[in-house]
Amino acid sequence: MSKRYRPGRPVLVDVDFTTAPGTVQAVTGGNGSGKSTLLRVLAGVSRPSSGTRTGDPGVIGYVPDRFPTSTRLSAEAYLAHMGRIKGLSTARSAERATELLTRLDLVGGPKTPIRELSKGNAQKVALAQALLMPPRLLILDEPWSGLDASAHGVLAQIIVDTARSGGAVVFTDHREAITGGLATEVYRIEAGRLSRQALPTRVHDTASEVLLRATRPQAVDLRGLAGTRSLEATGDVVRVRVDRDRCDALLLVALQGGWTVDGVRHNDAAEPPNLLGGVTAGANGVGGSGGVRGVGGVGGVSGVGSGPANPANQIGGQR
Ligand SMILES: Nc1ncnc2c1ncn2[C@@H]1O[C@H](COP(=O)(O)OP(=O)(O)OP(=O)(O)O)[C@@H](O)[C@H]1O
Repeated sequence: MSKRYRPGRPVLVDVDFTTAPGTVQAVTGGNGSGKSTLLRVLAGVSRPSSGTRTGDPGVIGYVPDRFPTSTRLSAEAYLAHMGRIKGLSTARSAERATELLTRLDLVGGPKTPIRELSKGNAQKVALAQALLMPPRLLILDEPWSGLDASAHGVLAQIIVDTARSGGAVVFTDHREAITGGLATEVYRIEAGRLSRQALPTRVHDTASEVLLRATRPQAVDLRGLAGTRSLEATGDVVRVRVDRDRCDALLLVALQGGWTVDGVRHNDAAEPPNLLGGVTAGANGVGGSGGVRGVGGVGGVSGVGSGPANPANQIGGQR
């Protein structure tokens, strides 16, 4: 499909994109490259200028790049309204809204008009509306924008859980540690064209061991993260074995998700074991090597890389 807003060169040219159950697809590209445009077409809120959008993915949860923050409605009233549109009963909608806003830790209160909420808290309401009904296709346009570290971890968990339960997730983000840590496929838009990024060859036989200690009762569950080989809990300490090239991404998600790092050991033959004690740095303290990427993983998403047997949603066709 192609998309143009005005005469001249289209923003997207001959783009084919297929979502698939169990995958987490990241779309990257510079400012104005067309990421939001692609996501809007996928979500069905914008039509391609040529080509088609086919398939019925079921319930779509969509967090747009610009959430209507100017509304006088409170988070509670807005979510009740969105729940009704999605066919939920008033009671179920209220229950689900409370559950989600509590999980995302909305500060400011559900009764505060959305226009009085901070950017990050308004973003939490945007996420909650997308999750009122468990989505089969979750489309997230720069969803981390404005979120605090704790909500980062919750969102990472939501993405992993959605894919693990057979949903498809598509998101945009600029940070390699995030796309590499969560995405099972990475795409880039450049000059209107979409291309799938080659992932670095994985080093399958090297693993890292990470010792983590929970700092809050509902620390993020790390089992679904790609590259996690095993997870053993002893008291409040968890020992995670993770693919060496996924270690930075795991540390990033863990630190943002309510864990402190007690130690890291890389088992590379080329690199002597290195046990770091008591590392409790913030998220900025890890991810130095960046660009950690890979496909698949133990206990994580399924159906990755084999092509969609059952396309959830597909856009394509010639201009
Ligand atoms: N409704 C619209 N009408 C006209 N032009 C538009 C419209 N929406 C987007 N554009 C233009 O299309 C191009 C792609 O915009 P889009 O928002 O899809 O990019 P993006 O990659 O998401 O950018 P960013 O990273 O800055 O969010 C831009 O040049 C933008 O100005």
